Amino acid sequence: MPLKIGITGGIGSGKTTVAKVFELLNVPVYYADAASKRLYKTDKELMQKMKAHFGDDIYNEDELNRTKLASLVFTDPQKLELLNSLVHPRTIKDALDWLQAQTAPYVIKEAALLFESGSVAEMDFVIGVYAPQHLRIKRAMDRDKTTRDEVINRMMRQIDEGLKMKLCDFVITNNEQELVLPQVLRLHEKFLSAALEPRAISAFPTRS
Ligand SMILES: CC(C)(COP(=O)(O)OP(=O)(O)OC[C@H]1O[C@@H](n2cnc3c(N)ncnc32)[C@H](O)[C@@H]1O)[C@@H](O)C(=O)NCCC(=O)NCCS
Ligand SMILES: Nc1ncnc2c1ncn2[C@@H]1O[C@H](COP(=O)(O)OP(=O)(O)OP(=O)(O)O)[C@@H](O)[C@H]1O
Repeated sequence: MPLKIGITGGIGSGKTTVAKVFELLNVPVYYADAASKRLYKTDKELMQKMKAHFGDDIYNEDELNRTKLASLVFTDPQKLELLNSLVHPRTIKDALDWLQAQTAPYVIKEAALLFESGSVAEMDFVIGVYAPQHLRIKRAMDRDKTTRDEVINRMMRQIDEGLKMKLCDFVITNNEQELVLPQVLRLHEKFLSAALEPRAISAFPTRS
């Protein structure tokens, strides 16, 4: 089994951007967001549970109405908890199936809610991607063509960023001042040597 590395960070921190740099180095990456999007369409049991809890019209044909679901769950913590309880176990299992099939020295799982969903338990090490809040809000607003309030609303459903970074073994700063590539390359070397020579792990920081 390869070494399993999680990448996490709050909305707009740049997790996907950083994970894509690792992919350029031939590291296989599992994207939890993309997986959940696929599973909503392909997992009949999940689809049926979604319709049972959120109404048949949460789908148009086999297409999930994401805007409608977002407006339901991000205004009602109980509905969000329900959605998470339906989707997260499914993506965690899907990620484990994917992991079993990997043969690279180390692999990455990128997920916004790695800690919140409990999926951190499957990881050997976790990288946090850090960006200051004003940048995260701006990036998410630009990318999703959404409002500041909507971004902040999602932010409030995630673990506080400072705490999240403290829980991580490594932090990549993506603040548009420090270069990301050298930070990724340093970690890539570390993970490769740890995967090939497990004793190298003793030089890693311990998670707080
Ligand atoms: C509610 C949904 C359909 C809204 O879709 P939408 O296209 O608007 O957003 P998208 O999925 O691209 O998410 C954008 C960002 O919102 C944040 N976010 C998404 N889901 C959640 C959640 N359950 N709790 C907190 N933040 C979330 C993340 O930072 C994420 O990267 C979708 O977010 C969803 O299915 N969420 C539940 C699955 C999940 O937890 N995904 C995120 C990590 S795996
Ligand atoms: N260093 C950077 N400089 C400029 N733009 C950036 C940088 N990092 C990320 N972005 C942009 O910010 C937006 C958010 O980045 P990305 O999608 O990687 O974040 P994320 O952490 O995966 O977010 P989410 O949790 O919302 O899915 C994207 O449009 C991305 O292109």
